[in-house]
Amino acid sequence: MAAEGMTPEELEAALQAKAQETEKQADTVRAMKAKKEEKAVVAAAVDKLKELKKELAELTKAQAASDTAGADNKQVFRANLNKVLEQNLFFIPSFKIYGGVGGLYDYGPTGAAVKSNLTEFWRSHFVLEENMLPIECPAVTPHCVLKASGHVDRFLDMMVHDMETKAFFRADHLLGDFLEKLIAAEKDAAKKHELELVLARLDEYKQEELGALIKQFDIKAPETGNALSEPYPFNLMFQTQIGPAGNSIGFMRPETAQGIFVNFKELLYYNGNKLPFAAAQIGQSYRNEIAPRAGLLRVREFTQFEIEHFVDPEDKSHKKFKRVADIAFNLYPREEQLQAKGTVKLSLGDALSKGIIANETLAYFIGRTYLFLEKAGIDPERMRFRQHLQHEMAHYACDCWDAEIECSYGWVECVGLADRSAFDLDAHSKASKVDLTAFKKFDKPIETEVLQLDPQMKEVGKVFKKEAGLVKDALLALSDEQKTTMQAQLEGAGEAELAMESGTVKITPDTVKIKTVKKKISGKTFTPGVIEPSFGIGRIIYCLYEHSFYTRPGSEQRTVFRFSPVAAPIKCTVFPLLQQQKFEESTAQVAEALTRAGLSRKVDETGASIGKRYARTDEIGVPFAITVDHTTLEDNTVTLRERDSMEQVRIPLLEVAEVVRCLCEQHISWKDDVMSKYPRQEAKEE
Ligand SMILES: Nc1ncnc2c1ncn2[C@@H]1O[C@H](COP(=O)(O)OP(=O)(O)OP(=O)(O)O)[C@@H](O)[C@H]1O
Repeated sequence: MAAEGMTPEELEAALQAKAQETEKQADTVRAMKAKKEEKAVVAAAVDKLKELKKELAELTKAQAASDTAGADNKQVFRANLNKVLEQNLFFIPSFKIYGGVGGLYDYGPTGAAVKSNLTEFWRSHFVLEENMLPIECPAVTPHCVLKASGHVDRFLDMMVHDMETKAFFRADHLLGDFLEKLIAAEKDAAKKHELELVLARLDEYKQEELGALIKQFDIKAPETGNALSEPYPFNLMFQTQIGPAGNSIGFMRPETAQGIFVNFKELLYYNGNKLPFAAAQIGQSYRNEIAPRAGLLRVREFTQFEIEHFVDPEDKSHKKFKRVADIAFNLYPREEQLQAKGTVKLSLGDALSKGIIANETLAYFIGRTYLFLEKAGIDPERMRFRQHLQHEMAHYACDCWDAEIECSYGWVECVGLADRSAFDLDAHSKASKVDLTAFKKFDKPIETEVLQLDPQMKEVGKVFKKEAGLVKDALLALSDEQKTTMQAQLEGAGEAELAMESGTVKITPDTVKIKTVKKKISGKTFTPGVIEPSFGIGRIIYCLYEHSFYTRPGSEQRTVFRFSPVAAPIKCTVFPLLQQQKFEESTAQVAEALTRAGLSRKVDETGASIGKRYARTDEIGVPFAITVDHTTLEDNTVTLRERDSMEQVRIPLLEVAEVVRCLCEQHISWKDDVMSKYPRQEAKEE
């Protein structure tokens, strides 16, 4: 600005203009600065967002990796376990030399021993303890029995097949697997929830719904990706013919329970016509599973242990319930499942008083089942009792619970416990026309009002002529409920219908009189209700293998089964330290003493090192081992080793068998009794 020659006024005006301009520029600079700061903030936020996104991506990746690692770990664990099981003949695929048959397995010597131990334990825990009536029925069952029980019409699974290769699949399993994968991959919470709801109803879908869902999700055949057929029903029973004529259809029984129901009349009589009582059956069941998978868990022939406990439907108390009332373990009631909550630890007494379990007898058997599984060696924290949702139960059932055990395949139903009401006996009574009711005598006769029905034979004869006798029989066979209905119809409409074999006839007030009379009655006739615990021992054994299997830390990665002595295939091994004649006599003496004590034992006289021989017995879960060594020859003592702690004590040869017996029967404990009584011996060769 040139100030020379300006008047003071002009100068002031010019200065003001300049000041305004400077102020404007300052505003612009300030605005630019603010914008810059804003930009910096935005840039910082963007960076932060990027960082967060990166973190999120990493977390998602890590989550996916850990899921896969979890799945991989499970598969590695299962592969290791199966290798050890097969190598040690716990099981052998049936007909292996011919390539095997899906869903059929043999128990080898070790597996058969575990099964026989658990069978004996089950027998004493249930059959002896409850004074049950054991029975054994044929597996081949005539059509009429399984028609009456509902199996011919309703023992179905929905099947689909690959349209090209004709490979068969269970429709609900395919849909379930597909949904599980979809849910795992879905990021949108709302969509995920929607899919979870579809999955939760998997058991409910009927043929058409399954077909529609398979189409909706465009599910293809696994491996080939080919189109699938529409779902269609497949009956799981193996059909056969009884006798050479081919006109008598039979089935291999799909459960052992029906044999008990059809013998109810005889069993009740044998039991002095007294209720409650239970009958039990151990036997093979056959189900032609569509696609047996999950190894030993879903097979086509398996052993069931079934109990049918018959009760008065009006009194389902159990006199021994108090003994289990305080036991608390994982229950998964219906409410918790519906609200997607976890299991609750509740005592049976609380579960009963809160109305979660329907009655004492069912609760009693849930408690006894828990004790059985726990004593057999199932980890209580990986066991739960899940109540059936309403839609899972048959319409006649009052309450059902499954004992589920967690293993690498997820939660697996191993025992079903159901209050089946009077359905089975009613169904067989109706079909066989044999009375399958029980009579309960009251302590004192009671006076009650009953409906008395008198056919008016003069009128009946006039109206029904030749049929009169049949009409009279049909009238006299009416139940109390039917009499009440007929009385109401006669009083209301002036006539009622009577169902006869030849058709329906009309009854009028002239042909029959129905009136209420007072009567002294000494008891009541009723169809007993049934509470059924049904065990699949094969599934329990497989879960036990998983819960017992571990790798001992150390360079050699030796595997061990920590079987309880109850389940262990062999209770004790006997080793002479070296393959020398001088050890033979003492070795034989120990072996004989063990046999006399009723203990299964194995003498390992191979020349392998003692460490290798211990490893071999650990691998099949033998809980105790006795070694005969040089000191034995001097002072007649042997070493006794416990499998899991690997601790050893020195013990007189003459005492050792009795000590092992007491340990196996759990009368004494290794830590508290054996280790404190006998001198410890340092383990040298492990
Ligand atoms: N195919 C099978 N292989 C091995 N065990 C089985 C099989 N089917 C049933 N079981 C056993 O028999 C028990 C009682 O049979 P139940 O009819 O209640 O089973 P389920 O409900 O049909 O079993 P799932 O739903 O797993 O097929 C089951 O708890 C299970 O331990």
